[in-house]
Amino acid sequence: MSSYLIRGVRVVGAEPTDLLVRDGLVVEAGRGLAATGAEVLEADGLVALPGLVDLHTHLREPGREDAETVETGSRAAALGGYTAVCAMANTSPVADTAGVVEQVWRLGREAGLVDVQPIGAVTVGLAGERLAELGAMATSAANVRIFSDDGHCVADPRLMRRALEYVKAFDGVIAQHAEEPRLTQGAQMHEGEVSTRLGLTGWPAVAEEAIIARDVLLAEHVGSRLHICHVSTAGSVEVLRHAKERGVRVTAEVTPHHLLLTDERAATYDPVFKVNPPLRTADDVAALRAALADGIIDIVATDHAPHAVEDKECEWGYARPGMVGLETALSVVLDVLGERWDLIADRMSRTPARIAGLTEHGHAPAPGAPATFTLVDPKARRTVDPMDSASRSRNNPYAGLVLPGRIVATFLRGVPTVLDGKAVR
Ligand SMILES: NC(=O)N[C@@H](CC(=O)O)C(=O)O
Repeated sequence: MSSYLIRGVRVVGAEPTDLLVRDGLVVEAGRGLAATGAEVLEADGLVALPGLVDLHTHLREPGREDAETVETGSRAAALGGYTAVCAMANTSPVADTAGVVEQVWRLGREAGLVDVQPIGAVTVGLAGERLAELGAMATSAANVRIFSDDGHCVADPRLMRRALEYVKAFDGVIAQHAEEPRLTQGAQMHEGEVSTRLGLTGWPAVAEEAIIARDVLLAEHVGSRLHICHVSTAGSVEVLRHAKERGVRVTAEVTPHHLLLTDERAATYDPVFKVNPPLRTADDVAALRAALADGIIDIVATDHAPHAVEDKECEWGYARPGMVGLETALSVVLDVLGERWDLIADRMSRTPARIAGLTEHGHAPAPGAPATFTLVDPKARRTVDPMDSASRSRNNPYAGLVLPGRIVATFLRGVPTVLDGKAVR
């Protein structure tokens, strides 16, 4: 294994330093380290963050390898500064058995670009009728700790209660896609002024807020861990604030797109802006940004949702919801929060690693820590080009936008997955 000397990098909260990486670890930090036998990386002006951790990625394998594979999604993740991603269960077949989660986990290991941690389905086939084999997935080689029917809400409160009770035994988490299905039938976008103007059926904020309110009460009753996927409304933030004040064991994520884009984009009728939950209003965006900064929302998760051209480039009503996000997440967050590096490290690495139980991730590069980090050039600006991507899909809502920040290098346990802004493999 090669060793690396990274010279003059800014580690969050400290003066620029050199880092010596050997045998998978950061072995030394300080100015003027000797480079005997090590490859030298000049990192003047670069910032070192702990490798980013995505709690919500759709890798599409097995089943839709035309849209993404574990390998292509892993490469996109590494290029985005990620060292671990949690793969959502809405594949085909659904990841609702030990066999499928082990397959995804094995494919992740073979690709070797990021740690791929499979998420298991809560219910068989995501059908919301009976619990999947949660225990078998937890004790499988994939060691599943997060369960989610994402794409679908676990709408039946009795089933939700049972799931929360079941995972309590091994400190697992249920990650809920909060959408009361009876309130979103036929929905195409956020219900509000813009949907009225465009004549599209609305997805009201209350459909999300009602499920979050119900589930934080269930989690409190059971004493279990609940995670809320892609929070999108100001009202949801208020429900979460109340729950956290009561000590409920709830965590929540927000996506980069919900931090930047609003429902006004739907006026283009370009289905690249169709997503679940939908883009909301400017007031929601402001509330989400504030909640992320004050910790009511714990983390940023991408909800990277690649789709094949035929599923996206069609009439709005027929298009699948979802947008890609792994390669732009850090830039969007930098744009939204500014250079608040400690906050960014916490919301995009430390806390998601803790929620997922990924103990090797989320550590700032320091002597003795795993050499699992990413180097960012904060001064670089780039124009987003959907064609310039390692993902198999092109449904990128930021096309043409100029965003700050560029990932220069990513290291996973001492091995570079990205160097000079390019994937190593
Ligand atoms: N977030 C999305 O808009 N899409 C997700 C699933 C879903 O939540 O509908 C997908 O898997 O494509």
